[in-house]
Amino acid sequence: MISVKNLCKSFEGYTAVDNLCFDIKPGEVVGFLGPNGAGKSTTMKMITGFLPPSSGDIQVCDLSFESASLKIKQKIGYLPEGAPAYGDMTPLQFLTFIARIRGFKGAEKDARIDQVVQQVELQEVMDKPIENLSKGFKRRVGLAQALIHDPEILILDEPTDGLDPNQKHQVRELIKNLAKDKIVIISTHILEEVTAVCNRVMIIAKGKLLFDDTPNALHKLSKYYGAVTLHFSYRADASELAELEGVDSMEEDLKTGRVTLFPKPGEHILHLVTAHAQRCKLPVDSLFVEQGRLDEVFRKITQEVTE
Ligand SMILES: Nc1ncnc2c1ncn2[C@@H]1O[C@H](COP(=O)(O)OP(=O)(O)OP(=O)(O)O)[C@@H](O)[C@H]1O
Repeated sequence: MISVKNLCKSFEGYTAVDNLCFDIKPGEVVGFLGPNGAGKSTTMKMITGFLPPSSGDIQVCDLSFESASLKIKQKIGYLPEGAPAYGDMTPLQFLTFIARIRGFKGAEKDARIDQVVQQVELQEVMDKPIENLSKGFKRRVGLAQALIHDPEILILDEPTDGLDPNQKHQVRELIKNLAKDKIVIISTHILEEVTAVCNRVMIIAKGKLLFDDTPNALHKLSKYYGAVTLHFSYRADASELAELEGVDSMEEDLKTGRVTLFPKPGEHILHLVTAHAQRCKLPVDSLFVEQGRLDEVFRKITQEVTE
C-alpha cells in the first residue's frame, strides 16, 4: 500500500507538486496522466525516495523514508524517464551490476537475470553496448533493471515513450501480465494507454490532482459517451435522425461526413437509429456507439487549471 498525504514539492519557489493526497492498493495499475510539466515525474521521484518532498507524508507498506528508506527502496522497481543506463556497458554487464546492487549472488543472480531477459526479450542484444541499441531495446533494458528483484511496487515513467507500435504492445502486455498483487504506477502522454493497461487513472495538472477514478469513469465524462456516430457512403439527408425520440442533438462533421447523435440523459438510442436508417434506406456504411473521447475529456479537465 502507498499512502500519500498533502504531498508538496517546490523548486526555488515554483510549486511543482501541490498538496497531493491518495492511497494505492495492491492490484491497482495506476496511470498518471497530465500535460508536460504537470508534476508526474516529480511525484514519482518522491514516491521512489529519489527526491525528498518539501512537505507532506509518504508511507510505503506502512514504512516511512525517514526511518526505513532502504527497506522501501527494496520493495520498489523504478524506470526513470528516458530509461537511463550506463551506455558503455552491455545489457548483461548492466543487469549483473544492478542484480549485485539488489543483493543477488551466484546462481540466484544468474537466474534473476535470465528471468528478466526472457520477460522483456533482450536475448539477441545481451552483448552489445547499450549506447548502440535501438530506443526500444534501451527501454527494455530499463524495464529489466526495474523488474530484476521482482518488486512489489513498480513505478514506470513513460515506459512506452518513443517505442514503435509493436514494442508498445509488448510493453503493455508485459505490464498487464505482471503479478496481480503488485502496485504499478505508470506515467504516460498516451491517453489510450490508460484504458489498455490501467484500472485507475489520476490526472495531474500544475501539480494538482484533478481526477482519480477508473478509465470507464473517465470515458463517461466525455460528451460523446453513449452517442451514436454514423457515416454515409454518399451524401444523404440526416435531418430526420435529429428528430428521433431520445435524441437530444446532432453534430455533423462536414470534413469526414460523420454524423453524431447525442442521446437525452439516460436514453439508449442505438436501436432507434438503426431502425430509422433501415426504414429510410439511408446509405450507412458504418455505425457505432461512442465509448467517450479521452482527448476531449483530458482537455476539459486540464484546461481549467492551465488557463
Ligand atoms: N530539479 C528541478 N529543478 C527545478 N524545476 C524542476 C526540477 N524538476 C522538475 N522541475 C519543474 O517542475 C515541474 C514539473 O516537472 P515534472 O518533470 O514533474 O513534470 P511531468 O509532468 O513529469 O512533465 P513531462 O510530461 O513533460 O515529463 C516542471 O515545471 C519542471 O520544470
